[in-house]
Amino acid sequence: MPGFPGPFGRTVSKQPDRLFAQPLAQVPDFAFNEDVVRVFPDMIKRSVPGYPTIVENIGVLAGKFAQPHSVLYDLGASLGAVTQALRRHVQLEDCRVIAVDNSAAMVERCREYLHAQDAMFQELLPVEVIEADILALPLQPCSLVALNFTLQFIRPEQRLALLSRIREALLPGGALILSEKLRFEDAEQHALLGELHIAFKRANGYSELEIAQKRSAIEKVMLPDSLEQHRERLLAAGFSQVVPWFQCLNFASMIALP
Ligand SMILES: C[S@@+](CC[C@H](N)C(=O)[O-])C[C@H]1O[C@@H](n2cnc3c(N)ncnc32)[C@H](O)[C@@H]1O
Ligand SMILES: O=C(O)C(=O)C[C@]1(C(=O)O)C=C[C@@H](O)C=C1
Repeated sequence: MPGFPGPFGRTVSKQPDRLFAQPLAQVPDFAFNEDVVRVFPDMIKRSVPGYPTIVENIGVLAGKFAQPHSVLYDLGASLGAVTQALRRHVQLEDCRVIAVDNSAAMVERCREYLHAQDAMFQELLPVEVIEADILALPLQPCSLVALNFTLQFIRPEQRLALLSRIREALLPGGALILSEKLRFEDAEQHALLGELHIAFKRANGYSELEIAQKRSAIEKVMLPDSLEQHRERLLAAGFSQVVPWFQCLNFASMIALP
């Protein structure tokens, strides 16, 4: 389905997310397949509190950390929302964006959206979209890395090695921007923010059935950590400082400095 020009010149699919609206005999594990790709812009906006603010401001933050003659990575790029924000905010000599995702369906549609952005604006940073597993991809020296709601889909035992490789690839003065759904170590706080997240989904038009079926689809494939776990792991990976810059309910984003 062709897209239409969205806010900030972004081209987005208009299809509403009704993937979990009908009762399913068995709810399959969530995967970034063709069906999800078709509704993804609607799904992520209605499911992640603060998502549009986070995406746009990653572009703003990149304005501080991005350096000429370097690469900016968007790892787990999906449809390239972060890549598009980077290209709206960063104009530097000999700088380029590399967007990576291991879902063929995402990569195909991401390339279409970025071509549409190229057709609408001049002098955007060059971009390359790679279909690859970020756990296996060698990283070039880079000044900015975005992991926007991607790390939570990586198996927990593989997270430290990935962050260590990112830390090694980052140039002095660069940064990793890490956005994640959070778990809370205090049980009451965890329950409260979980309930409020459900209220957010309800307010965005999801039914109780949709909320319940989506939850059982993602519970084995998306495993959130607490802010404390993120901080400790980032320090163990060699980052010197972790600065949370955004939180809305149980979703947060941090800047990790090399
Ligand atoms: C929640 S989405 C990310 C959203 C996106 N960053 C944005 O801001 O719109 C997670 C993405 O990570 C990708 N992904 C998960 N594991 C991956 C891996 N090992 N290598 C590359 N991409 C991966 C998925 O295919 C999916 O597109
Ligand atoms: O926590 C949830 O219920 C979500 O739907 C979150 C989340 C995410 O954080 O990536 C999960 C899968 C979809 O990609 C969109 C949103």
